[in-house]
Amino acid sequence: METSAFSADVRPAPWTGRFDGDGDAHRRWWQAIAPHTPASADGATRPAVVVGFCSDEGVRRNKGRTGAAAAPAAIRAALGPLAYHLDRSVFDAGDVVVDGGSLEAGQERAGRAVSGLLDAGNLTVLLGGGHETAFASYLGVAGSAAVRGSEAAPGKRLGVLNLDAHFDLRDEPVPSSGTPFLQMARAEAAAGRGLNYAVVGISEPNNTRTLFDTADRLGVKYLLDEDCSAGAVEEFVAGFLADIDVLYLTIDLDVLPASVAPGVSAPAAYGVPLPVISAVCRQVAASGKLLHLDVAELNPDFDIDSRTAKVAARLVNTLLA
Ligand SMILES: N=CN[C@@H](CCC(=O)O)C(=O)O
Ligand SMILES: [Mn+2]
Ligand SMILES: [Mn+2]
Repeated sequence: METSAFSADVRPAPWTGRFDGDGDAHRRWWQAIAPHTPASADGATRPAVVVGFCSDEGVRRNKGRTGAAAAPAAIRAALGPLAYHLDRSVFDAGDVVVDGGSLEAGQERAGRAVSGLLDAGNLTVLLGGGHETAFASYLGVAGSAAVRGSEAAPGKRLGVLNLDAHFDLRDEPVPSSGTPFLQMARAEAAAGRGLNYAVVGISEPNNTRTLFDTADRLGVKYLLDEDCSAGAVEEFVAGFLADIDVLYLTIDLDVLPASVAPGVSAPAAYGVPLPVISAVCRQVAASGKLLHLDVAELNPDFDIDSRTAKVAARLVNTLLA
């Protein structure tokens, strides 16, 4: 197994949470999670490895409200006290830290870390960060043997499913939190492939005609927020999953109503209800196709009672169960 590509800028910090006792019956996330080492392994179920992507440079470039660089620590703090009912091991590999204008270099570092962890047989979880996190995720996924292919096996068909009020298909001179999926489409085209991209929760008034036209030109599949009944979303996701081998799931927390997820750069006036988003997570987990996931756009500066961080933690917990 290839593990040499792995690296993070900051080693994992200790996790904390309520202590009810030792042993399985009392276990919470903070007691179950261990620092990742190249030898970290699990006999049965694929282990999960958490990596933080401390970046809000993309949000700044996209004229948003900065603060998402502190989100990985906030999500870990919300995960730590949760009761641990998972059948898999989870490891923390630390953070990739973006400072100032080095967004692109940070995305490449995080991408190399994710590729190495995927090639070592892990399910990877990248905690953003603004939605520029998604391009780091893509670099990791597209660079993994599963998608790239190898002498032994052809590359698998990749699907990118985004839960988001926005397309993030902006055509800008510099990469930002508003551009990652157009960057992916261009990278896939350069590799002779098309980007298989779907979005659940698009807010019509928050995406211009240009963005809808770009989505149509690229063949993007999407559901508007007002059309996100539980049944419609389940059918949409099932159809998307049927035509792919492996899935990269990205959750932009502004897909949720502002009352549920106030701690984001661009809170949603409408939003997709949490039970519907949670059901997507269960559907994706049950599919067995989930290769990699990320959670983006949490801004702890605007959160209320850690509401948004707790929702992010709960969705990660659901996806790994
Ligand atoms: N990741 C960012 N997405 C949105 C932000 C919209 C806003 O700030 O209102 C976008 O660029 O479209
Ligand atoms: Mn968004
Ligand atoms: Mn987004």
